[in-house]
Order: sequence, then structure tokens, then C-alpha cells
Amino acid sequence: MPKPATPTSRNPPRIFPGQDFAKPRKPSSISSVPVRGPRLYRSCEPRLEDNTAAGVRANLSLAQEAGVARLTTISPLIAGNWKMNGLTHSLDEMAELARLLTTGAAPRAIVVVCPPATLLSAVAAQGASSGILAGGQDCHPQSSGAHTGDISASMLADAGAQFVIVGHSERRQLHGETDDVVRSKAEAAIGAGLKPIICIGETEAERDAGQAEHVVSGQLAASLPEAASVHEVVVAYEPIWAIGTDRTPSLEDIAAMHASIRTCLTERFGERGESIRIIYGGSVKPHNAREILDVDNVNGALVGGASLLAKDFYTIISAV
Ligand SMILES: O=C(CO)COP(=O)(O)O
Repeated sequence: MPKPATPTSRNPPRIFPGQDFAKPRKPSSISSVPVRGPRLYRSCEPRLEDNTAAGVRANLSLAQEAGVARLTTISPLIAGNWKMNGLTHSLDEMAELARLLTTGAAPRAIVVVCPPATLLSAVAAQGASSGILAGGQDCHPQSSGAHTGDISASMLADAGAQFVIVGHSERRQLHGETDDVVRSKAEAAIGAGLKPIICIGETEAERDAGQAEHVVSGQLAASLPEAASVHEVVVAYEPIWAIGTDRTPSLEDIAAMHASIRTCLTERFGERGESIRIIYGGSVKPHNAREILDVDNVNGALVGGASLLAKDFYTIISAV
């Protein structure tokens, strides 16, 4: 990565307004979903880590002196992408996840499960009592019509979805989806009242060639609809070579990429760009979730394989 790595959240100073955290947590929320421990921060500025009331006051006044007009909070989002996995009996895992989430410590993250379309209604219904939200894995740009085998955003919404993944690398690579197609899908999702999770990420060859940030910022610019300036969208950075491989970028590389994406978002959308979630995907597992979720500008995770087992997914959710 040509750009120097930004500090990870283990180092940087932060503002924590009076919360009693066991470990530093990522800042929290653009949505109304309640999470514990909202924190105030300005994404591109150093943060001050001081839980005491005096520390918070001092930090707030520092922030005001620095001319911070509005302090942004982002609630983390952990989404499970089941891909083409899941039969009726997989709902047992949903039930177990719901049990863990309702009997264990309250999750700090918004939790989304994106099952195959065949299970969407059931997942949405099961999730209703435990706060798990449902999402689709893809949608067609059109709302209806002669598109055999496709599914529209309004159908997903009708089945209970609140989110939909668009532009996953498996769709881009195996179904030839271009940035233009992905943007149309994101627009269709927003039109149907869904929140699109827009995926971007480089190949290993692009990273080796030092092109990762260039490729990703190009995908971001072309895949994100203008409507992102007023509607809620999520950006998922998923390096293709990290998907399903048990390999992840270094924390420094994740921090650098997420900082670069944040810069692109604020350059395009101004202040609004500071509150758009940027989540990381690619071999997020119980053993590495905490360190990844602690990286600056990582506002959650898009989890594939490890979301299929309730206990693994719950461990990842609990790492926020
Ligand atoms: O593609 C992914 C999520 O969309 C990541 O998959 P894995 O977590 O299995 O690497």
C-alpha cells in the first residue's frame, strides 16, 4: 500500500463519554437502533481516550476548539452472508443465535442475517423477536418484469428484508456485474426502502501491483448512487483474495484502506460521508474479529463462513 498506514485503534486517542468499557470500542450511530455506549468522535481527527467526566469535557472542548460542527457516531453493523448455504434446518442456527443474543450480554452491534431468498421470510420472522434484521444477497435493478430467476428489491422488502448486499465480488466475477449494474441495484434497493450493502474490493494481483486503493476508490465512485447523500447505505470493503481463504490484510492495510474509503466518502458527500458505515469482509473469524473491529474506520463486518454457525457468529458480534 503506497499510503502510510493510519494508526489502529489500539493507539489513537479517543473520546468516550462516560462509558465503562472493558476495552476500547468502536464509535457508535447513524441509525435509531439502540446500542450501548454511543461515543463521540470526528472520524478524520485523533480521538482522546479518557472515560472520566472531566476527560470527556476536556475532549469535547478540544473538539469544539478544533471547529467540529457536528460530532458523528456510528453504530457498528455485523452482517452474516450465508451465500448459497442454508436449508430449512438451518433455521435452528438462527434460533440458537436468537437465544444467545437474548440471553447473553446485549449486542453492541446491529445484527443482520442475509440468508438465501428461500429462507428470507422465515429469518425475518424469527429475527423479529430477537432484534436480528434480515437482508437479501442480491436484487435486480428493475422492480418487476420478465427476468426469470431474478428477485427484485421490493420482493425482498416484502419478505421482510431491511438490507440487501449488492455488488458482492462473487456477483461481479461470476455474473459479470459492472459498477454501473451495482449502482443500479443499489438505487433499486433504496427505492424499495432497503439499505444496500455495497461491496468493493481488489484482487490479489491488483494489491500486489500496488493498485488496491486506486481500484477500490474507482469502484466506490462508480458503484455508490448519489442517493447515498441522503439515504442510508453501507460500504463493505472485501478484498477478494481474503474471501474464504483464512487470509486477511494486515491491520495496518485494513486501516489504510478504510481511511482511504472514508476520505473518498467525505470528499464526495461532505459531512454525510463521515457517518456512512464502512464494514470489512473477508475471513472474519471468532479469533480475529476483535482486532479487526478495533481498527479505525471499521464500522462492522460482513461475515461469510463464520456466520453459518450461531456460536461463531455470536462470538464475532460480541467482539464489537
Ligand atoms: O464474502 C464474504 C462475505 O460477504 C466473506 O466470506 P468469508 O467470511 O467466508 O471469507
